[in-house]
Amino acid sequence: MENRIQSFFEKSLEENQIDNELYKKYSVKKGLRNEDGTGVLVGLTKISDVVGYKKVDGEKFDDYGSLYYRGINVKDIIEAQRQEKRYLFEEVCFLILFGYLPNEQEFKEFKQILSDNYELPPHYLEGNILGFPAKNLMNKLQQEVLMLYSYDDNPDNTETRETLEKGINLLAKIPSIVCYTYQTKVHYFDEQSLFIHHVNQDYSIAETILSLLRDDGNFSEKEAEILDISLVLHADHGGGNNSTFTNVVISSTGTDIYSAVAGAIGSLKGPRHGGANLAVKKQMELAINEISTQASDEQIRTIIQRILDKDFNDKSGLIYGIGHAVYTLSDPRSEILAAKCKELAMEKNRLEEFEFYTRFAMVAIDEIYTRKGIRVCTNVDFYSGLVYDMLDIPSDLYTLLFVAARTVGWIAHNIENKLYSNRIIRPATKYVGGIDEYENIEDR
Ligand SMILES: CC(=O)SCCNC(=O)CCNC(=O)[C@H](O)C(C)(C)COP(=O)(O)OP(=O)(O)OC[C@H]1O[C@@H](n2cnc3c(N)ncnc32)[C@H](O)[C@@H]1OP(=O)(O)O
Ligand SMILES: O=C([O-])CC(=O)C(=O)O
Repeated sequence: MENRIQSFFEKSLEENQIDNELYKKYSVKKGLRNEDGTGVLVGLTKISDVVGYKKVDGEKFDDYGSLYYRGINVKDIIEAQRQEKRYLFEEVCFLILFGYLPNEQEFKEFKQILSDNYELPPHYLEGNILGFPAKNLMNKLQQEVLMLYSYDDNPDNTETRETLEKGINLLAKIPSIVCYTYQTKVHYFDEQSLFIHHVNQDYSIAETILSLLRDDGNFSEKEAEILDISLVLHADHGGGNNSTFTNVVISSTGTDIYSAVAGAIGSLKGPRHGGANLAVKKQMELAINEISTQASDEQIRTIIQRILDKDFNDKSGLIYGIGHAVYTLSDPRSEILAAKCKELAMEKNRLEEFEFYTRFAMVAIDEIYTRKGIRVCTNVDFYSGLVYDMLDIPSDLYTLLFVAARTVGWIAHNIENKLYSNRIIRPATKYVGGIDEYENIEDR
């Protein structure tokens, strides 16, 4: 069968090629990008601002990046955590969902609402997770989100307040689903002991994740703080990133929120988007295996060149963790994670590895500039895996943690679009094929 499909496919390629010139001729915005690489405007948002370049008299100039949630610089939010030593992800969720910082009472109530929703429905764990182990946890998480549809008395209600409630329920449940599906996977497929801890409603989301992952349920305050920072940094990224846009595109048909979130998870899984955190881990492991962390910059350059020439790693030609659709000189999230990573690396005696990552990035950025003439930077996915590794979080979970954080952004953009845009998203494609007669089968 495979051979026949291959031959049909080859014949179809001969007959159906689309000349690249036609894209220019009809001003098609490939990847929804303008000529200068900036994104085509597809919406308005008050949720977050991703600033990666300057525009002067319509011309684009590279710049250092910044990220704002509801007008507040994310760097300032992280600084608050450092000074006040408290978990911030839940506060950021409130900010992203409702558009303002909660006062003490509102925050207390919101945290209570979240933790009241931590528990999975009765027998859910046994029936849907333990009973159906899966090797790919992103795919499994999509299934779990769709499964929650069946536990909702009114799943197709898409009113904004209902969407908010369903969204908060997902936000609260995804962390335990993520951890339980992981525990189930390693038990069934990697033959490890099975650890299923109950959720502790007094824990923050970062603490919940760590406690459910650890055999003994223990973690340090510092570990939870660093995971909390990572969740904050991944919580939202404007309406243009692929998974957020996917969720809005799906919802614009009027379908249920579970379908939209499952679709967004599928988008985030891709290695050009959130799946890059896992792809970075594989890329760096291969590179270290090949040349060791003590390799010279010249040896690193050879590896980078081989990656770009599609002769190393997955042969995609992409250096994972490098480059961004908006950021040019820097991604602020990557800078914050790099600093945290260095702190952890010093504590854990892994500085040489951290420095290998840093040198690898420097050489990659330089090589991409030499080849393509563009300035790129490390993105949020470059150091996150190394941070997680130092927190003893297994690589199976890297992209799932991204989901646990980004769900709030998806829900907020979903609601914003329902409120203010509310039109089915339906762009156009130009037909560039010919016109043909229908031939009877015996005449072909
Ligand atoms: C959470 C996140 O989603 S962050 C992004 C995570 N993704 C990755 O780390 C994967 C590696 N990076 C990439 O694939 C890209 O940089 C993306 C997908 C993030 C952005 O893509 P684009 O916006 O299309 O990048 P941009 O317009 O700057 O690309 C210009 C050129 O540089 C190339 N380029 C950009 N980044 C890289 C990279 N990391 N490795 C190799 N080539 C690259 C592009 O392929 C493109 O080449 P072309 O002109 O020959 O087609
Ligand atoms: O904005 C993007 O295209 C990708 C990204 O960094 C994110 O979604 O966090």
